[in-house]
Amino acid sequence: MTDSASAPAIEVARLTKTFRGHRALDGVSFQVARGEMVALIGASGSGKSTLMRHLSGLIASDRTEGGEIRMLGGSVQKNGRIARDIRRRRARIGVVFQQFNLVGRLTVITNVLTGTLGSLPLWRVITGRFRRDDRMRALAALERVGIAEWAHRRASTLSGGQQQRAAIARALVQQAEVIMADEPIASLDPESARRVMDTLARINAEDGTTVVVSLHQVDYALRYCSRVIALAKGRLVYDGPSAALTNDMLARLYGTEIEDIGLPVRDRAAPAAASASAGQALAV
Ligand SMILES: Nc1ncnc2c1ncn2[C@@H]1O[C@H](COP(=O)(O)OP(=O)(O)OP(=O)(O)O)[C@@H](O)[C@H]1O
Repeated sequence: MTDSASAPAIEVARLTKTFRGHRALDGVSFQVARGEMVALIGASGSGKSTLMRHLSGLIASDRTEGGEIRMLGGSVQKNGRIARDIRRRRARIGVVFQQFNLVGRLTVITNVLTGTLGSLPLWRVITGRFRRDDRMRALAALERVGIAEWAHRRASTLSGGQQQRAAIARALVQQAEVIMADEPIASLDPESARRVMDTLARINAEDGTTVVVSLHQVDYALRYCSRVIALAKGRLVYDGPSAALTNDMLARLYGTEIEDIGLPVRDRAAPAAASASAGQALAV
């Protein structure tokens, strides 16, 4: 694997994870170039969240020889061991994960300012005494995601979609080079979902930030991400242009869940774009 400033944003090799005898990830390998916006899709239980948690170094894989994750040229984990300097790597990665999103009793702006944690003394964060220019940066980030007027509200008073956008603002303040969003639009109404996805897409396009987003709703994956990685039972079964995914492929991928996933309305066997080059074959 590459170890330089020009390294891919994400390199995953032969990642396997077993929970009490159950294979949640099975030999998953792929790379994401800097500046890409990639959707991770798959049926419920296919391993999307497990993969996202591995990518951010929250859990270690099985101790399989050759199993490795690198981010921005540095190791996140290798052969089942999290890298010792994982904190340094995490400082460059923004996470929009339900379980870490916001501290409800703190104001939105304080939550966003925790994005500067890596560069600020802890006492400033604990006492809430942030520098004026940090506050201005946080406000600018909130402005950018469209929720500046909520800056001084308690985070718990925000709607689900606004909370996701506040988490994205935190990643902006953090100057994250990679944003990982795990099901950021699950349980949002269509308008809020669209706003969250628009925000991620804009940051990707304007700043060149790499975005990996796991999505249950396939129509959003196809609309916002030119590349899709699909998992089925812990295996990578498709990696290629979203435009080349046919509804038949999606039906095989989702089985009986097909009614719930927001299948795009198009000819069942036809690809979304006639010119699309085929990705890796769907081996479900
Ligand atoms: N901590 C854990 N302990 C035991 N099994 C787990 C654990 N985390 C995940 N699993 C199992 O691993 C498999 C993959 O789960 P995961 O949550 O990654 O799927 P997912 O694709 O994100 O599903 P969903 O779309 O429903 O969130 C499932 O069978 C799940 O039950």
